[in-house]
This record gives sequence, C-alpha cells and structure tokens, in this order.
Amino acid sequence: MATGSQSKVGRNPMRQAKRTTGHSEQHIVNSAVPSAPRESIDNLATSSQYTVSTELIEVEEHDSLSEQEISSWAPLKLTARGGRPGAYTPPLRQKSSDGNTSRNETKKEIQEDDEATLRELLISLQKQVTVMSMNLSAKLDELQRGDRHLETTVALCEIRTQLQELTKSVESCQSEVSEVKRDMVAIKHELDTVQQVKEEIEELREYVDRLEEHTQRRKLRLLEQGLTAFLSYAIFAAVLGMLQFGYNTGVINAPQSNIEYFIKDVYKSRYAEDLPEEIVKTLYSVAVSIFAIGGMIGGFGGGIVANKFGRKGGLLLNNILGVAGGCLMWCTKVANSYEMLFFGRFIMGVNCGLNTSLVPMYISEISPLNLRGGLGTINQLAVTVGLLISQVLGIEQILGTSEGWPLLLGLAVVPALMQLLLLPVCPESPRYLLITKQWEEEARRALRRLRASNQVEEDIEEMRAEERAQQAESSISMLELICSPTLRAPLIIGIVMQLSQQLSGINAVFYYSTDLFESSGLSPESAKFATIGIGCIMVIMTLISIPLMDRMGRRTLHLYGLGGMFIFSIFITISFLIKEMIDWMSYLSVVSTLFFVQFFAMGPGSIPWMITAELFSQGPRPAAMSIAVLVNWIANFLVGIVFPSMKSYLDNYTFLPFSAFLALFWTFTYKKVPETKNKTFEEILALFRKENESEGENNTPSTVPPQQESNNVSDTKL
Ligand SMILES: OC[C@H]1O[C@](O)(CO)[C@@H](O)[C@@H]1O
Repeated sequence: MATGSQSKVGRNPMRQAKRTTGHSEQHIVNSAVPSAPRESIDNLATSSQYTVSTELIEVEEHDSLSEQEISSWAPLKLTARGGRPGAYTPPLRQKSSDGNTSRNETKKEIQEDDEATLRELLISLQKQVTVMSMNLSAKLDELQRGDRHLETTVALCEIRTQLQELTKSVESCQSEVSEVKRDMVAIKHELDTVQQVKEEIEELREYVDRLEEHTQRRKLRLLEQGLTAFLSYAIFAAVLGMLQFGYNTGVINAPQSNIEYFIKDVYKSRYAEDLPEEIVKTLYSVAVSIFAIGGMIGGFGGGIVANKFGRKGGLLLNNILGVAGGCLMWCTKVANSYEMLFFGRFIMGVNCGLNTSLVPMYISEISPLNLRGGLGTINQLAVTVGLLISQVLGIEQILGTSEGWPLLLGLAVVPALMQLLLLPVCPESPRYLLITKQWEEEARRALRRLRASNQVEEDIEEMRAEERAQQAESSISMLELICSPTLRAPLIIGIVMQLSQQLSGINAVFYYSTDLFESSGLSPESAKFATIGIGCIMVIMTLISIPLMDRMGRRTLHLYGLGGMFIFSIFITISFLIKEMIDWMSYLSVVSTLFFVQFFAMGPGSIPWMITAELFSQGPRPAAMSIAVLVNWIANFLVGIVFPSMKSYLDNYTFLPFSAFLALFWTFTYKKVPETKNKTFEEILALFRKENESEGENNTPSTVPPQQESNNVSDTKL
C-alpha cells in the first residue's frame, strides 16, 4: 500500500512543481496550491476522508465520498499495483506461482470487487475534479473582485497549472484502469481455458472408465463360454495327433527282443553270418532314437508349416507322413529290411514332432478363455492314452509276439487315418484366419460353429485386441524372436518349462521302467504289469488334472507336480540304496515310482505344451512353439540315450541328477513363471511388455532378485 503511494508520488506533478519553485514562491505555492487534491491522489486508497485545506481554498469533500467507496479502494490498489514500486503488475502474471487457489482468489477479487471499485474510483476522481474546478472558479471570481490583483493573478496561474496536472493524473489513472480491465479480460479468458481443459480431462476419464468397464464385461462374457459338442469334436480330431505321439513313444518298448531277433535274421539271410550282439543292440537303439531325431526336425518345422498351411491344414498334410511311416514299419518284416524300420520310425518322428507343435497351437487357439487350461491338458491326456494303448497292445498275449510286432508298429496308421477322416469338417483356427490371414468373415464363421452361437463378437474383439497389442512384433521370424527383448522372457520360460518336463526323468521311467522294477527286485512278469499300472495312473491323474487346470492355475499345479516329483525321486534313490538290506524295499521303489508319475501327470506332463502356446501372441507363437518343441525333443532324446550309461555309472544314485534338476526347475517356476489362467493372450502379452518396460526404466540387469508373489508382473523378469 505504501509502495503504491510512493509510486504515485514520483509521478505527481504537484510534487514536482513544489520542488522547482523558490522560497518566496514556495509560500505562494503553499498558500495558493490546494494541498488536499494532491494528498487525495497520493493517499487515495488509504484515506478515509478527503480534505482540501489552504489559506486560500478550503474544500470539504468529506461528504462527497462514502465510507464504503473509500474502503473499496484498498483492494483496487492491491491488485492493480501488485506490490512493485512504480509499475503496475497485472494479476495475470501471478497465476503461475500461486496455482489454482491464487487464480480463484484473483478471479473472485477482480470479478466481485475490482470492476465496481475501479468504476467508482473513476467517477469519484471525476467528481473531485469537477468540485475542485467549481470551487476554484468561485474563488477566482472572488479574488478578481478583490485588491490583491497581482498576487492573485500569479496564484491563479499556478492553480491553473496544478489543475492541468491534476487532469493529467486523472487521465493516467484512467489508462491504468483500462489496463486492469484488459488484464481482467485476459484472466477471464485464461480461466475459461482452464475450465475447458478440466472438462476435457473429465470427459477423457469417463471414456477410459467406460472402456475399462467394456473390456471387463467382454472378459466376463468370454469366461462364461461353455464346451460345445462341435468344439469337443474338433479337439478330439486334433488330439489324435498327440495320441499318435504317445503311441509311437511307447510302442517300441515291448517288442524289443522280437525286433532284435528280426535284425539278426535279416542280417544272416543277407550276409549268411551272425551279427555281433552289441551291433544288434546298437541297431535297436537306432530304431528307438531315430524317432526322436525325426521329432526334432518336425517340431522345429512346425512353426513354418503352421504359418504356411494353417494349423488345421498343417495337421491334415502331416497325416500323409503318419500313414507313410506306419506303412513302412508294418511292411518291415515282409520286405525283410530293418532299414525300412529305421526309415519308418524317422518319418513317424517327423510326423509326431509336427503334431507336438501344431496340436497344442490349434487347441489353444480354438478354446474359449475359461476352458483353455483344461482343454490344453487334453494334449497330454492323449499322449498318455497313446502310451497306455501301446503298452497294453504290446503284451505277449496281444501283439507283443514275433508275428504281431509289425502290426503293433503299423497300427500307427490308425490315428492318422482317423484324423484324415474327422478333421476336414473342423474349422481352421479362427485366430489364424483373422490375425494371420486377415479373413474376418471366415474367422467369424469358424467361431460361430465352434461356439454354436452367433454371438462371437467378444471373441473377435479379443482377437483384434491381441492383434493390436502384438502389432509391433508381427510376423516374427525365429531369429527376431530370439533377439526381441520383450519376447526373451516368455521364450526362456517356454524353454525351461519344456526342459522341466523332460529332465524330470519321466522318460527314464517310461523307457526303462520294466528294467528298473526288475532291478529293484520284482519278477519280470510283475515288472511288466507294474509298467502298465504306471500308464494307467498317468491317464487317471491327467484326467483328474483337467478341471484343476483352470481352477488352481498352471503355475500352482506345475509347482505341486515338480515338488512331488522331487520328493519321490529321493524316495526312489532311498529304496534303491536299502533294497539289499530290507526285502520289502522293492515295493517302496514301485510305490515311489507310481507317485513320481502321478505328480508328473498333475502338472509337468501337460502344462509345458499349453503354456508355450499361451505365453505368445499370434505373431511369434509359431516360431516360439518350434523352438520350445525342438528343445523338448532334444531333451527327450538325450535322456533316452544317456540314461543307460547313467544307470551303469551311478547305479543306486541314478535318479539323483533328476532330483537336482527338479529342485532347480521348481525354484525357476516359483520365481519366474507367471500365472496364465483366465488371462487373454493380450493380457499375457501386456504382462511381459510392462515388465520389459520397467526393466528398461530401471536399467536393471536381466536377472532380477526373487519376488514373492507369482502373479506379479515383475515375477516374469529374466
Ligand atoms: O506321459 C509321458 C510322456 O509325456 C511326454 O513327456 C510328453 O508330454 C513324453 O515325453 C513322455 O513320454
């Protein structure tokens, strides 16, 4: 307030006049110049009364301004001068420092008080000037009528000058008022803009809320979808491929001695000499393992086939290999050629490798979200059924004879022919049609048939969302997949899950269970039945795990599975170690093996197949499946090859390396594997993308400290 006053003093023409006059003049000025107007301008805002008092002029203005009018000047000075000496600071410039509160206060002050106050100030100033002029004119007349003519004239001149200055002062005041007015308009404009932005933000928030609600509703509807007859049919037709895999895995075990005799016979009939026993064993192991080599090739090529011919298309074509492989093995004896057996096994391997890639992909892509886990487990159920069928058919009473074994191997044509018959009426994967091929109408038609409903828009929307989410990484090649930082984590998880299935030692049990049981004290007959018992347990437990998959979640079941396998692998070792001392310990090994297999069926048997397909969106899924399936087949092959040597080197400790692997895989699953249950492919993708972004932000190394909560995004860091 004082500053405001001072600023005015500097510009006050009356003060200037006072400073430039001499002593005698000073008297004249003092006596002639009306001090009250000068004071009234200086103290305009603070004075509650206005008095003109000189020797010559006495103007009482007290009555002309009300108390209210005067007190209302104070806020005007405050806002108009802004506390900066000699310069007017518009309130507009204060807004940034004071924020919203100051803006609102300023707005209130200006809008409610200042406008009226400024107007009143102007009016009162004009009034004062008018009153003063009138008073002065009256006094002038009075003086002109008097004798002191000369002094009066001088005084009058001074008064006139002062009056002019006063007028100027009023004018400058007016211009300040207009300035304030202009600022007020600007502030109002700015406040309007702020209001507008506020409204826009509010609208956007509402839009986001609506969108979230819509996504939630869509997901709920997706979770309500049921299993239709046609979907069951399509799944049955597709999993025949996995049954084929199980059958060919198990079929070679039972007729081992028959096949070895056949190899010897062929050799003798060709070269008229006996083949050494070791070479016979080696040739038999070629017949066994060449299947896994074919599996690696087929598994690796699965991604290319899936993209080129589609999932269903690829499966149909693959059956040509199935029929060809089956026929070759069937005709082996008639053709008197073990080479034919090897070739047939190799072709069957390629066929099964392709199946392990194409079937889980097709099933996960046609399944409704809420059934994806359960239906994914059907893959492994088919494998176990295939294995059991081969074990049962392989007993001596059925086809496990020197005459029956070619047919036993040749029966592999049955699943292939059945699939050729059943699959053509099934639709192609709608995801493949929509996302890969961009054939929306065909995708809609396929979905309508699978869901037995015309309401398929939720599925279409969900697929579109997946497509949008993966846009940045569409059409991924294997090299791009390996190099992509976003996909690295799911790829490593997919690979480790496959390794956890094979390096758990399951095939050590499957390929060598009869042998194992015999060496732990069972008779050959009992050992064979114990092996069949294992096959049955496997089928039953896999069946039991189907409803659990979408209730307990993949991660939980995998952890239970690996944990149980770890415990019973230790029991197997213990039973081996003390079987010499305690007789009934051989039964402990059988029971432990049964439990070991039971825990395998609970999770590690089926989850790796489905989770690999779940961890990736449409673009990188085929390439990821290829790599993961290849790893599975390599590990499968290695266990098959290495286990006999392991057995002779480690003896009773043969299962210990598997125990160590199981502990390792359990820890990995606990720390890194996210839950995919009831998550859309888009959500799973977002999970890894978010994790990758936060990794980028934190600039942390790729291995992160352990996290407690599995479902947490950061759990997926690798
Ligand atoms: O059921 C046991 C079988 O399952 C697989 O792990 C495939 O899932 C095979 O390698 C194994 O022989």
